[in-house]
Amino acid sequence: MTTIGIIGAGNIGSALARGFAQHGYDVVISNSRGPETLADLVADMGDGVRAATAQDAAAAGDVVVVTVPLKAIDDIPVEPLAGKIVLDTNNYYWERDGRIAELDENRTTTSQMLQEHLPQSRVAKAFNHIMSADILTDGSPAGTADRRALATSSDFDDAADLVTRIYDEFGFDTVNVGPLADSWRVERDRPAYVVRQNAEELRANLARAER
Ligand SMILES: NC(=O)C1=CN([C@@H]2O[C@H](COP(=O)(O)OP(=O)(O)OC[C@H]3O[C@@H](n4cnc5c(N)ncnc54)[C@H](OP(=O)(O)O)[C@@H]3O)[C@@H](O)[C@H]2O)C=CC1
Ligand SMILES: O=C(O)[C@@H]1CCC=N1
Repeated sequence: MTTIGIIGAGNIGSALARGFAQHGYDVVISNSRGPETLADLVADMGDGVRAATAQDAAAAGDVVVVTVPLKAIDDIPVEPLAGKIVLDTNNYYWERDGRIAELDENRTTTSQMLQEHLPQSRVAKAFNHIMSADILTDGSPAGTADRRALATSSDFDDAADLVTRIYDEFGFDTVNVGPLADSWRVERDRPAYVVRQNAEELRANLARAER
């Protein structure tokens, strides 16, 4: 049984917890305020989902999702994530996160920032350009005509391959953007951001992204 650790229990973290549980994973979910504040959230998700601290979710997960506001990534525990694949849903909202010069000046990407914070982990972008409400409703079986596609990006092939398998379980095709340095193509306000697109349309939207 694979355990998914989730750091962040908001719109995305809670949708992913429910989805992973539905697909048979064990889930350990966390937030900043402590597991007691998540009792109601996990109550109807079944025995496979439990609440914990971020440190415990990081330690318990075979694979860990980081889904917090970007301004909080320096708080993500480093040591328990060493050697693990980490899925990064984060986007940069300067209105929420404050101005980050490296991003404003196109010197890095949001996922490269998380990879730098977690040098011993293998970070892959996942679920960052789909509205949380669509994650559990827009999927369809493999082979469905016009199936919705989502992008991933990683410096590690096994991490991108894992996201591809997870997307398929949630009902989405995958387009691999390539290394994290190229993941700006799927960041906020680019053509591929939070629009419904099939794999061919997603490839086209990634190709016409500019920065
Ligand atoms: N909303 C959406 O549709 C989408 C959002 N995203 C991106 O995904 C990320 C999460 O978004 P969303 O779920 O909407 O955010 P929310 O604001 O709904 O939830 C954020 C969660 O992160 C937790 N958190 C904050 N700081 C810390 C910390 N230091 N340690 C542990 N947990 C912390 C919060 O816990 P607490 O409440 O206890 O502080 C909360 O559970 C963001 O980067 C966002 O831009 C990506 C795609 C779509
Ligand atoms: O990252 C976010 O918070 C936004 C909301 C819509 C899509 N992403």
